[in-house]
Amino acid sequence: MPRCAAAVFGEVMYEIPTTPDSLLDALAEAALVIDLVADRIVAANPRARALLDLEDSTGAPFSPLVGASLPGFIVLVDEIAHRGEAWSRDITLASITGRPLRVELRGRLVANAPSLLALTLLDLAEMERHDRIAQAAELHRSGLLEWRRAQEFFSELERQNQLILNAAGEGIYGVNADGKTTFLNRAAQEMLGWTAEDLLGHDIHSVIHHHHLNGDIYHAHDCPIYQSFRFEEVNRIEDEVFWRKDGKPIRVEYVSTPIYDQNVLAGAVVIFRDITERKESERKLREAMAEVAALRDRLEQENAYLQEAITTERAHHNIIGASSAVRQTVQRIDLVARTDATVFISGETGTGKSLVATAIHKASPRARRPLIHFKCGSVAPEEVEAELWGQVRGAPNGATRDKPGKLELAHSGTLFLDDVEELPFEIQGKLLAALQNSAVTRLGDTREKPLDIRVIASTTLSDKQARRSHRIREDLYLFLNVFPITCQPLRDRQEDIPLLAAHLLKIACRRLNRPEPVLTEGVVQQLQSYDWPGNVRELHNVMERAAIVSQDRKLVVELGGVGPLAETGRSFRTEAQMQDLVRVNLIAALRETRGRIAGPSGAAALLGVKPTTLYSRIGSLNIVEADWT
Ligand SMILES: Nc1ncnc2c1ncn2[C@@H]1O[C@H](COP(=O)(O)OP(=O)(O)OP(=O)(O)O)[C@@H](O)[C@H]1O
Repeated sequence: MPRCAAAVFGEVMYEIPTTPDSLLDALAEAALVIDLVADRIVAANPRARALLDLEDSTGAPFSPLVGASLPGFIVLVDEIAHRGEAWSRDITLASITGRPLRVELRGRLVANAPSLLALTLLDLAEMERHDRIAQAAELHRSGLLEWRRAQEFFSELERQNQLILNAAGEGIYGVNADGKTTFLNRAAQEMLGWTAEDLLGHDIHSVIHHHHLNGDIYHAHDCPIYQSFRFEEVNRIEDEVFWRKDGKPIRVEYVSTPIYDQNVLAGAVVIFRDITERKESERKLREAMAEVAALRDRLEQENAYLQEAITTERAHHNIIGASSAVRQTVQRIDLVARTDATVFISGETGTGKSLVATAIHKASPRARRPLIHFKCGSVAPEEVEAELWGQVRGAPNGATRDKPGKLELAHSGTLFLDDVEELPFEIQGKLLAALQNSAVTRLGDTREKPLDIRVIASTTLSDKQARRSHRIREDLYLFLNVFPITCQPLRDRQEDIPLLAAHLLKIACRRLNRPEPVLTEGVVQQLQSYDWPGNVRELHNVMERAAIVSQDRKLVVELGGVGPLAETGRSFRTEAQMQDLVRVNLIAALRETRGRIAGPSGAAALLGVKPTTLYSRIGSLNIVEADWT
């Protein structure tokens, strides 16, 4: 034992009490008892022996184990002696084999044996290792918690994504880079009839996309969805088919978009929509349109045929008709127009006499001069003279101003004496004189004016009636009847009806600003089988009404007045249509009376209203003479 240790431990030998090893052995820490005086280890439990590399528990000197830390150990022993117990981590021990040991020494003097010191040794290196393990275990535990939280977060995210995908109205499915289905939303399952179990993990192309609609095989390498995840393309397809589980195709439009996992192409997502219904509606619409187009073509061809016929037939003078009567009339117009011969036109009312007179004038060398149309029955008998000869202010008829008469106005032009039989008899004689003398003197004047007039006269009387009724003076009749032309009533020239109907419909539509309905053969037959009177004006009225009531270019003809509404497809007429009908009806009455309103044969009497009412209606409906002539 070195001296210093001896000084500490002393030279006195003590009786060493027997330490029950079992007690020491029971301790969890390394423990030993040393004799300070003898500088010997008197007992050591297995942990201490292992730590200090002691083979035996007793007898080994202790001071070599303290080595250079002896001063520290002495301080510790002093403190133990003073306080009864003390501890230190500043003393470095070494094992018997020289292994340095960082320990915590805790010491207590053994009761009744002051040289015996009980020491426990805490291996600090071992303790730190335990701490590290404990810390690692702690870290591990908290890492696990973190991981669990992250897992919950992601599964919630996944759940929400699933909800969104399932709520989408479009079918959505994903494929990986091998073309295997990775997910499938609810809409996709409903549209395809395939469940997620059927498709997940399977090659979806071979299940739902294997054939084209025409039965041709659809190779995967041609499929735009494959191209999306092979060549990183977004592909939009408007019309393909996916095959349902029940074997039926559904027409789809879809978009396939490549998807990436950490920048690596991982597959594609396909969003598709079932367009079967839309395609079916489109197909039906196309068929309907084709049918309508075919129908329209047919009607237009019919119409074109009729129009063509009209253009050919109306080559002359706006006089429409293909009948031999009309052709003959036109021929006679051509014959006489370029001469100055007096023309006498006869025919029932509304058979086209005025039309013929106009045609003759327009085709004559006088065409650039006026055609003076005098309706002989439109003026009161006492006013006829002034109307024809004119007057000067202060004339016996009480004229307040100078006014030229129709004869004077027709100078170098044509005078059309319409319904000449309506002229008062004595006027007829005076007129004949004026025409024969080719001179006119106004009422109240003395100056005679020369007349250069081409005369055309018309009558509703037949030749026989004209001769027998004595409504036209014979000398006048002979004077006028140089070149007779007879206009046939419509009932005697049924074959003119289609052309006339088309012509009058066109005019009515233009005037009423209505789209021109198509005149079909059916309507033409309907018109031809109607029992027409002679007057073309009735056909005129029918076509004008047709222009009003026809819808969508479908011609609806009401024969014999206002006909049934059923043909219009409606049970009522609109206010505007009613207004138009009132207007057309009024014009028809005016046409019938040739503009006369009052009196027993006036339009007011025909319509059963007061003349004053009719005047105000004519004003409010903006009806002018051109409407009924
Ligand atoms: N062949 C025809 N072609 C075209 N329109 C015709 C034909 N015949 C008659 N019309 C039409 O019928 C209507 C009556 O014709 P117009 O006034 O010439 O007959 P009118 O015999 O002079 O009648 P009124 O004796 O009552 O004076 C007019 O709108 C006219 O355009």
